[in-house]
Amino acid sequence: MRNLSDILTGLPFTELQGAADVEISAVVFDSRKVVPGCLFVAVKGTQVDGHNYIAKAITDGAVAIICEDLPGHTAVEASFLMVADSAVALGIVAANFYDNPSQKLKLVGVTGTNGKTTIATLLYQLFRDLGYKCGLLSTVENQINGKIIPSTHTTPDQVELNSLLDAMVAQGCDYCFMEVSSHAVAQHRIEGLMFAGGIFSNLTHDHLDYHKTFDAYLKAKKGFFDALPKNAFALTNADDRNGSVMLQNTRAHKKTYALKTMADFKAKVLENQFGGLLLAIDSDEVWFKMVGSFNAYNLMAVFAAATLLEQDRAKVLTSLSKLSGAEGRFDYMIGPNKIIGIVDYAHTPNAVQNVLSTVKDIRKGNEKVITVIGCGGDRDKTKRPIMAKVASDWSDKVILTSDNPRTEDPAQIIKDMEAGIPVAAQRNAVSIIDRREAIKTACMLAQPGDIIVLAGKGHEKYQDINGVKNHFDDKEELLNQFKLMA
Ligand SMILES: CC(=O)N[C@H]1[C@@H](OP(=O)(O)OP(=O)(O)OC[C@H]2O[C@@H](n3ccc(=O)[nH]c3=O)[C@H](O)[C@@H]2O)O[C@H](CO)[C@@H](O)[C@@H]1O[C@H](C)C(=O)N[C@@H](C)C(=O)N[C@H](CCC(=O)O)C(=O)O
Ligand SMILES: Nc1ncnc2c1ncn2[C@@H]1O[C@H](COP(=O)(O)OP(=O)(O)OP(=O)(O)O)[C@@H](O)[C@H]1O
Ligand SMILES: N[C@H](CCC[C@H](N)C(=O)O)C(=O)O
Ligand SMILES: [Mg+2]
Repeated sequence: MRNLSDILTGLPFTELQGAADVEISAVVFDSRKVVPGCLFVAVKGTQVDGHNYIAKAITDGAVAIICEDLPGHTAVEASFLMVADSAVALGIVAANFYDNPSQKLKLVGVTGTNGKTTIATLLYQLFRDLGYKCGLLSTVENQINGKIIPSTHTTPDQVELNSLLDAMVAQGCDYCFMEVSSHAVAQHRIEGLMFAGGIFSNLTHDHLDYHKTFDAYLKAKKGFFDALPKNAFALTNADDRNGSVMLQNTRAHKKTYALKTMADFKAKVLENQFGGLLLAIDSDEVWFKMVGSFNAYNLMAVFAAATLLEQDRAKVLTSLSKLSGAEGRFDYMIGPNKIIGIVDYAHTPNAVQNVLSTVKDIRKGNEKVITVIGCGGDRDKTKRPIMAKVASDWSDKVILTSDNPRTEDPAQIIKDMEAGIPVAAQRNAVSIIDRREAIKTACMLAQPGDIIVLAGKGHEKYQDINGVKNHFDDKEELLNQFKLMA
């Protein structure tokens, strides 16, 4: 229980109707989750307006309301607080309700189109290996000192986020590493948090269904850096064309990492093999388990952040060299006849190109690359033909299939993808709606030594069809096929 007046610290409200001296049992922004004595925050969403549920929230027991517009007929059955932006207010009151847990540990956020999960997970694994208690908030899962808490979003909502941070503080965590998605910045899920550092990986095509323009997408990412406090670090990828944009208006300490351009933290890729990467970092030459030069960027982001968090360089490099990152990112397995299977979460044009170019770079000879790929339903449609073209350009054979059609017709999603395959390459492309059949076909087409890449689902253990998450696991499917072929 918290007193309403205590959780209003830092909240710019324009009007209060009713008492501020009210005990609050919980902060809730979904009328379906209202509990007696709660504060209900009415948020305008992409589907509906939370203000429409204020009356229901009060009937179900809400004792205080935060809103942007007062409902017309306010018999004062609850205290009403008027704010300019309810989502911002939600972040502030949620943080206050949990007594600002982000200020009681070192919170580091990672943003960018690709690499967030990899960087956040490596940081979490590294700092645990260095002996710290840590939390992780990521697409794959949330974790507190090794205990897994399933995640539904890359970045949780304001209430869940603060509740998880509070649990981390209660369990003695020194650090929390979290992904900051562009949706989260735009929806103010990170409002009211105190960050010790921010990391930018890269910015390429994704999420234009939500942000509409690349510029709006960029501004959302930049918003995270604009809001960092001045004692935090703002670490950016200097090789990314938008890396410097991120730092333009930040008050935080500006730092850079790179492989090509001048930077505070710089590395050079000496070897790139299935077994890992050999990097030259200043005078050190270190082997890492991570594969692909895109992972050299992720490793440098982690190395730089650990250094900025004042960790011992030698210990960091030793520990980092042993780590293999997040599940479902360049997970590779060897099947019968030395066929190689790679399960990867590449779901943007740039990620698909990175993974496939890495495969081409490190294969031994002229082994064929067979790629199985789909595109998510109810997500950015403009990336579909581009992803298909990139997959086709960088593979010998491409099988277009389903990847979480959600409420869309999977055949139509595949048609959108087919439009991107150049005419000359069409004979090397086939469309198979059923992902299991697609994987089976890839295995049947593979000759000894060939490389099968399953893109887009990575760690996911489901296929989302019409809101039903049916069990499906790329790795499991591939291993089953390998068993049948043996
Ligand atoms: C498009 C999007 O991001 N939507 C998120 C958003 O929902 P919304 O704005 O559509 O909400 P809405 O349904 O319009 O409802 C508006 C308000 O009314 C309330 N409401 C609604 C109905 C009701 O009966 N009663 C009620 O009170 C809702 O609780 C909400 O507060 O706010 C919700 C609460 O925080 C999120 O759960 C929801 O995520 C949806 C499920 C989602 O799929 N989001 C994805 C796209 C996402 O966020 N992805 C990023 C990662 C992207 C990446 O890979 O980089 C992530 O961080 O996970
Ligand atoms: N630094 C990088 N640059 C480009 N591509 C990358 C990079 N790191 C990873 N990738 C590719 O992007 C995929 C997703 O990586 P990861 O899960 O780390 O990214 P993410 O930003 O967390 O994605 P999401 O937005 O879905 O949470 C990987 O499977 C790989 O194909
Ligand atoms: N978290 C991302 C990646 C999803 C990857 C892919 N499996 C899909 O469903 O599109 C998103 O929601 O856009
Ligand atoms: Mg992620």
